[in-house]
Amino acid sequence: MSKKSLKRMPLSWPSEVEYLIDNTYEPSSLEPHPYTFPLSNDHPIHPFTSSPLLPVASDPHMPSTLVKIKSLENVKSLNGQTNHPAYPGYGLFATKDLKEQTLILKYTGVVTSTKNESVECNGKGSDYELSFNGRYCIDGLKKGSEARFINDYRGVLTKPNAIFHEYIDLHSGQVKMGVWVRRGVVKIRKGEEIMVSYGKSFWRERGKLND
Ligand SMILES: C[S@@+](CC[C@H](N)C(=O)[O-])C[C@H]1O[C@@H](n2cnc3c(N)ncnc32)[C@H](O)[C@@H]1O
Repeated sequence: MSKKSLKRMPLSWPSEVEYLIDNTYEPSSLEPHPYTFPLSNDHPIHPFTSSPLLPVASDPHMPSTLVKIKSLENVKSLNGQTNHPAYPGYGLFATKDLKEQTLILKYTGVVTSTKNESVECNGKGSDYELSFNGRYCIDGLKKGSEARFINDYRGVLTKPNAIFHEYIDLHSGQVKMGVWVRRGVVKIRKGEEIMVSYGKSFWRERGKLND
């Protein structure tokens, strides 16, 4: 058996998508130099400060034991009367209680340059793409992690319970995209869906928001 086929993957991982523990840069020359340690003492340890500096954190273990990918069949919308708005499809659910400000997992994917800094990634590429570290897009369509299954909170919760935010990995010095429990959310309970806000522009560009 090849080394590749021995790679550990999360349960319910789709066979057509490559599981990525770390980002791949295309072209590889795009990969920025890592931060070198020690960093200045100002770098915070979570993203919920007014500091413009990226927080520093240890890479979460992957595949993650904190989450599971689950079909949305039998999962209800906010009003409890209709199907989940992303049905048929999948979502990401907590397997344990997750406390406020926890770094849950990494969003990985193929990182490309935006070429034009005024261009936003959302809406220009796939439904699995977001902007990353100022001048990149990170796309989890064909390669990615469990985080690619995170749905938008609209129609399911009154507010998102998680956010995407970059951090500096304490070991490699590389900038990564993290999924964090949102500030003000005391905990995401075991069994709850992990949900972010994709932002209004994501829905507007797909003709699903009119304001
Ligand atoms: C990054 S994917 C999320 C994972 C996706 N549900 C799956 O099974 O692969 C983004 C896509 O999920 C769907 N989606 C996510 N949140 C949604 C919501 N609140 N309402 C409707 N569709 C949603 C939309 O089709 C969106 O383009």
